[in-house]
Amino acid sequence: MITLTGLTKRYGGTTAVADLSLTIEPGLVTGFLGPNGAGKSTTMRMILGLDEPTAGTALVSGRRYARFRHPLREAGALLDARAVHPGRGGRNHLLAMARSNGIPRRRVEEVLGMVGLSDVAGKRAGTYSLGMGQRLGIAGALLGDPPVLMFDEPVNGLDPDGVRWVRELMRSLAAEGRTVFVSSHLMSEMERTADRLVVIGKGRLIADAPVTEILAGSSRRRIRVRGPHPESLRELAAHLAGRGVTADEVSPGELLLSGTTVESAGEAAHRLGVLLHELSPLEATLEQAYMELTAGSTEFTASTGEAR
Ligand SMILES: Nc1ncnc2c1ncn2[C@@H]1O[C@H](COP(=O)(O)OP(=O)(O)OP(=O)(O)O)[C@@H](O)[C@H]1O
Repeated sequence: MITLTGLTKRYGGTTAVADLSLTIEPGLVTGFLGPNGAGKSTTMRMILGLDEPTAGTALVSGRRYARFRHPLREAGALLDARAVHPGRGGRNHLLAMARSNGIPRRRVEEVLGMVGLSDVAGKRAGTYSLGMGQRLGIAGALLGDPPVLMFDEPVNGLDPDGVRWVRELMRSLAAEGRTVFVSSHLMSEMERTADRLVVIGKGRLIADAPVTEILAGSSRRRIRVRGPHPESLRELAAHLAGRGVTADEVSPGELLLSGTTVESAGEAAHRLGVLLHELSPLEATLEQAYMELTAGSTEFTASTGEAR
């Protein structure tokens, strides 16, 4: 379990993390989301004792991480896959980590096998591809067989097979009862991997809830409407727009509605005598729910050149 209480970090005038209080439970994959600069990495660094909080505490299994005699056996983390000496082989890198934490040598071979690096473990880490570097970082996190695991953007640079492998690994670590805390910018991946989500923006907590609840809370549930007569569908769209519904004609004969229900759209079509071939609710995506939650919290917004 990871427990944050009033966790705050300021760098000069910048507040990177502001009064964050939450518990990350064992047995679940908890996704950690937020726009660039939201404070995710800073939070993870404070949990691992790599950054001192300005105020508040971050505890791993009830204690400060830095106080553990064998920290890798308490929590493993992939923070920056490039933080490996480029001249050192993957195996030697892990052996050095293992030695300082009283972890037996055979565990190094075990984790190399788990991440699929056994064959290249003798090669210098500087020659590894981005994906291999990520796998080595994951091996390091798993080394101490810890109850708590944190991964900062673990699928960065992985191919589709690698992405699936990471997803299955996260799921199985959680199924073993471990605490799995993982940040990512890939919403579709998070939707498939995480049970719960913690969303932050500008260092502040925006949401801490099960994925299903966050999806259900999305107001942008959309409805697809199709019919054989594009002209009459346009009449329906104009009618609905007059009632505050967003109606986009995505192609002739097909509308996407939001801000209404299938019942009221169906009744409106009936009243106007518009023939429909389809009237179906679309599943809300995490991407949409996330965009709604974080609107106004992005530190960097690209200018589109349009008047706002
Ligand atoms: N060492 C530092 N000195 C000064 N400011 C910092 C430092 N580290 C982080 N910050 C600032 O703190 C804020 C949070 O940064 P952080 O890297 O934690 O965000 P993030 O959510 O991990 O972002 P990303 O998704 O881009 O990785 C940013 O405004 C960043 O510029």
